[in-house]
Amino acid sequence: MVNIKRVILISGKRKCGKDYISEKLQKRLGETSQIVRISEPIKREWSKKTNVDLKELLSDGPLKEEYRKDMIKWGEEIRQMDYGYFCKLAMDKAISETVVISDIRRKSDIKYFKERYHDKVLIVRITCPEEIRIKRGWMYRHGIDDVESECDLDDYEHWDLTVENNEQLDGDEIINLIMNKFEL
Ligand SMILES: Nc1ncnc2c1ncn2[C@@H]1O[C@H](COP(=O)(O)OP(=O)(O)OP(=O)(O)O)[C@@H](O)[C@H]1O
Repeated sequence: MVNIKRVILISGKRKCGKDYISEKLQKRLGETSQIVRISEPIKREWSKKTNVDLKELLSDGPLKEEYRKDMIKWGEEIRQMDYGYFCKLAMDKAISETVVISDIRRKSDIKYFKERYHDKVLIVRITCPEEIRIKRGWMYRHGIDDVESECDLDDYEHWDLTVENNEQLDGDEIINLIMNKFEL
């Protein structure tokens, strides 16, 4: 069994750069680290249930957006029975000392990781002004941007670090901030 030493949770609004920062961070941390996505088992199980091609759901293509609403709704139903269901499934793939979770969306996700990994957990919020998110392809969508999956962490206050990904600092400088803060 792998000895997980750190679990870095990455949170932020759509198109703030969660994937971008997670991937850069993982590259900097090297081969003792990996990215885990909570959305992966959600998509995998939903694809099994609906026969929608998993590859399409995992890519950044139009189908991802088309099905997002239905998938969110279905995921909520499962989570109401077991809030850690998808976090636990996602962590089945964790085989590295440092695990970066690139898509934390709910207080219940944080609760799961804190209960399971205690002080190994570091929580990062990425912020970004709307104009820049729009430039990166974001458009407000009713049923996506105004529901729990997108808003539950808006009033969370216990971030270990908040970084602004607003084109002032480049990606590498943001990674420096994270590495320094957590002494990685
Ligand atoms: N600092 C940055 N420099 C250059 N490009 C960036 C930066 N941050 C984000 N991007 C680009 O902006 C786009 C959106 O970023 P990304 O996919 O990481 O957002 P996200 O928060 O994971 O979005 P979603 O919640 O929709 O999955 C991507 O094309 C990404 O490469």
